[in-house]
Amino acid sequence: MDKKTLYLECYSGISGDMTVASLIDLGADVEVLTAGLNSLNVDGYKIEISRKAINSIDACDFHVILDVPEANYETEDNKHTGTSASHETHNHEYLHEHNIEHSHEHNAEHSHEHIPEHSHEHTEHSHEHTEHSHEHIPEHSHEHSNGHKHVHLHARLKRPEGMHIHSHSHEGEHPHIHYGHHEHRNLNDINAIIDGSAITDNAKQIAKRIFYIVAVAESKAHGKPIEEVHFHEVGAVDSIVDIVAVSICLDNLNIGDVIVSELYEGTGHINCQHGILPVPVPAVVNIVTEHHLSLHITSIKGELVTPTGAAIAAAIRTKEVLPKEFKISKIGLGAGKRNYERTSFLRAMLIEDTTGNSSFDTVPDKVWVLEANIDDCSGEAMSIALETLLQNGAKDAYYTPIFMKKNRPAYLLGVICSENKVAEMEEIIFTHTTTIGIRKQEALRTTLNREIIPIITPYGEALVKVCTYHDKTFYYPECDSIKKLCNKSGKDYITLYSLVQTLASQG
Ligand SMILES: O=C([S-])c1cc(C(=O)S)c[n+]([C@@H]2O[C@H](COP(=O)(O)O)[C@@H](O)[C@H]2O)c1
Ligand code: NI
Repeated sequence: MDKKTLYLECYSGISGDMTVASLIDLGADVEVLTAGLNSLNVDGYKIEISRKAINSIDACDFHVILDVPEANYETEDNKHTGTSASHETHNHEYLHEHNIEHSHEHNAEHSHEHIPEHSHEHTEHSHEHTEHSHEHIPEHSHEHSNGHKHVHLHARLKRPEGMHIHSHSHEGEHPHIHYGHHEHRNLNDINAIIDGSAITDNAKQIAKRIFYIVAVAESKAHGKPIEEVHFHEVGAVDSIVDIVAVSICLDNLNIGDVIVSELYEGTGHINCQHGILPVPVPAVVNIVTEHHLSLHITSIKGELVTPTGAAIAAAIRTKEVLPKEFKISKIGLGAGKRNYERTSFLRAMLIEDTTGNSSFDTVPDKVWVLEANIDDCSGEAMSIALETLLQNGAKDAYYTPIFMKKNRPAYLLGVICSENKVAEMEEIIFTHTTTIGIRKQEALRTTLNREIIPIITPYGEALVKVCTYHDKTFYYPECDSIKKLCNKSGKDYITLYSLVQTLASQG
C-alpha cells in the first residue's frame, strides 16, 4: 500500500494530545490504538475520546485521565482565568469533580502532597507561593530559596501498586504527604517500556525518537548528560500515552512523508516544575533550534507549543515545504484544551501532490547522511547489510573503497535517509556489520520534480523517469525495464535505451 503524506498545520500550536486527536480524526483505528496502549506496561490512567466544539467547530478530543490527579500549571498571565497552561492538563476539572479545594494564589501556609517519581501536589492546591519556593531538579535535590514564586507540582505519574501515603513536615512548617518512594525514569527506562510493548516496530521507532528528542532538549536545558535526565512531567503516564498513541496512529495511517507548518507559539510565562519559565519554554527552544523548526510568535498569552508537541513535529517531519499544488483527501481536527481568543485545534491533512510536470521548481529536502568506516567485515555480511538498509527505507546506501589507518583497505558505508529513519538505519548498521561507530549529519538536498511514465515500444512496455528543471525536461529510462526488453527481444541495452528515451521525449 502506498504511503500517505501528512500535513500538520500548527496554527494553534502543537501538543501531544492535540496530535493524537487529529490523527484519530483522520481515521486512525481506535481499536489498534487501545490494544497498543494496553500492551504497554503502564497503568494508572484511562483514555477518553470524544467530540468537542471549538468555537463551534467540531473536533476530536483525546483525554488521558490519570488515577492520581496531575499538577495544574498556569501561565503567569492566565492564572486568574483558571485555564490550564499545558494543552495536556485538565486538573481544574479533576479537582472540582473530586471536591478538592484549591485556590489560585496564596501567600502563606500551604501543604504538599508527594506522589511517585518525585511529584509534589498541594492539597490546598495553591499555584503560587511567595513565602518560599522549592525547585526540583533532575537528581531530585530540593532547592529552597526565599523570595521566588515557584510552583513545583510534578505530576502525570502513576501511583505504583502497594504505594503508601505518609505525611511529614518539611522544614518544620510544611506538612507533606508522600506517596511512597520517588520513582525515576530515564530514557533507557522509557525505551524499555516501549520495546516491551506489542506495538509495531515502526511505531516503536517513532515513539523512541520523540522521547530521544525530548531527552536531548532537557539535557541541554539542565546541563546534564542525557542518561541523567529523569523524566518527570514528560516521562510520566500521560506523556508516554500521548507519545506512544501518536506513534501507533501514524503507523496505522501508513504515513510516509510529513510536512509541518511553522509552529504558532504564544508569549508570556508559564509555571511548571522548574518555576516560572518564559514562553517558548527552554525545552521547546532547544528542540526548534536543533531541528530547524520555524516558530511564529503570536500575541496570545500562554504556551501553545509544548515540549512534547515540538518533539513530535521534529521527529516525524520529513519534508520542509508543501508541494506547490496539492489535493486534500482527508482532514482531522485535534482539540486543544485551552480557550484562547484564537480557535485552538491542530489540523492534520492527508494530501496528494498534484504538482506533476507543471512545476519547474526544485524541491528542497532535508536528509540525514550516516557513515561508517568498515575494515573487518565479510563481503557477504556487507552485501546483506546494504540490501537490508535499502529494503527498510534508506533513500540510498553505498560503499566507497577507502584506505584506513595501518593502510587497511576498507569500505566507507554511506546511507541517506529521512530523519525518522535514522534510528532504524543505525540499528541495521550495528547489527548487520562489524562497525562500532556511526557518524551522522543532517544535509539539505535539492531534488528535481520527477514522475514515472510508461512508454509502449514494439518490444513491450518500459518505464521512464521524467524530470524537470526550469524549462528543461529530462527522460531517463529505468534500467530494469530496459533490461527486461533486452531479454525479451535479444537487442542490446544501448539501442533499446535510446529508443525508449526518444519515444518518451516525443510524447
Ligand atoms: O518536565 C520538564 S523537565 C519540563 C521542562 C520544561 C522545560 O522547558 S526545561 C518545560 N516543562 C513544562 O511542563 C509542561 C508539560 O509539558 P509536556 O511536553 O509534557 O506536555 C509544559 O508546560 C512544559 O512547558 C516541563
Ligand atoms: Ni526541564
